[in-house]
Amino acid sequence: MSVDLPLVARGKVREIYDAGPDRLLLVASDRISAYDFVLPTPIPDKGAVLTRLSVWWFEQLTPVLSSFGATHHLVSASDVPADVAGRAILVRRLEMLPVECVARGYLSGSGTKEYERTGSIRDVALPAGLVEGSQLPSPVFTPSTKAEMGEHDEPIDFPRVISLVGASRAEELRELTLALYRRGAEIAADAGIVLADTKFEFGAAGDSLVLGDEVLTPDSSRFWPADTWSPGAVQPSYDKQFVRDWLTSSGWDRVSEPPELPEDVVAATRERYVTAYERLTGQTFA
Ligand SMILES: N#Cc1c(N)ncnc1-c1cnn(CCN2CCOCC2)c1
Repeated sequence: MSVDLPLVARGKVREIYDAGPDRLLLVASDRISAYDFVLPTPIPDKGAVLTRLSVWWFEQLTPVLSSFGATHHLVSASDVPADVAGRAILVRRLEMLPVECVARGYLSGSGTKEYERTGSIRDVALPAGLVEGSQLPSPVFTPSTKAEMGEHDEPIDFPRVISLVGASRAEELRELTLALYRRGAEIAADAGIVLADTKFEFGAAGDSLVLGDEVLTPDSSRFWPADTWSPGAVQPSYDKQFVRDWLTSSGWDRVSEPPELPEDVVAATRERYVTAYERLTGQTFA
């Protein structure tokens, strides 16, 4: 694969290229990460499935964005280089805001640790008795700062968001993030998927917010199968559980480079991505 454009940024599973003064090309690879490692074995069609899913979500979320006077950055999913057709989108170049806008509807990961320590998540006090996987009384905005490549994002509180983007925009980011999460969770629930949490990135165009990055994919969100949701333990990941279980069973030490995945795990994982797309969108991936 070659994209004859200057590389702007390379993440674990995606690249961003310079496509002109007001355009960027976002390319999703078939790479998969687990336990903070990029695995050596690609998942065929993962990049295409997640790109098509993002494009579909941009359309589904447009009414919510419009109600806030906001838009999204997607320009085209077809006007892209042939080598990356189907797994790349042409987007508007934005002034990205330095805040990772995370919405949590369920207690998980670092959220559980914060709750166990403080009885709350950021400035939101929570009822006693919640456990890993519990649904929160209402979704919570848990922003973080964007970390350098390979580092973990740093949790920040709302006053810090205000210091970064101003009070009015901070409030707008919180309310829009929660509104987008609620709509996404509603649609996901109809597809038998729990949207436990998700991360949005926004840019600014004049006074308006613009939704950027990828949206509501299994890479930017925690997707859990609704039919096995059972608070009290770490929930199985909708898309990565086969990979996680195999890596654990393989004896990998989670420090050295991870091993290649067996074909059956690759095939089962690809199927999970395709099934998630087809259930959410009602469209066949093929
Ligand atoms: N989207 C977008 C976008 C845009 N539409 N305009 C200008 N810049 C960007 C852009 C540049 N870097 N990123 C972060 C990308 N994330 C980093 C962490 O890892 C996940 C990806 C966003």
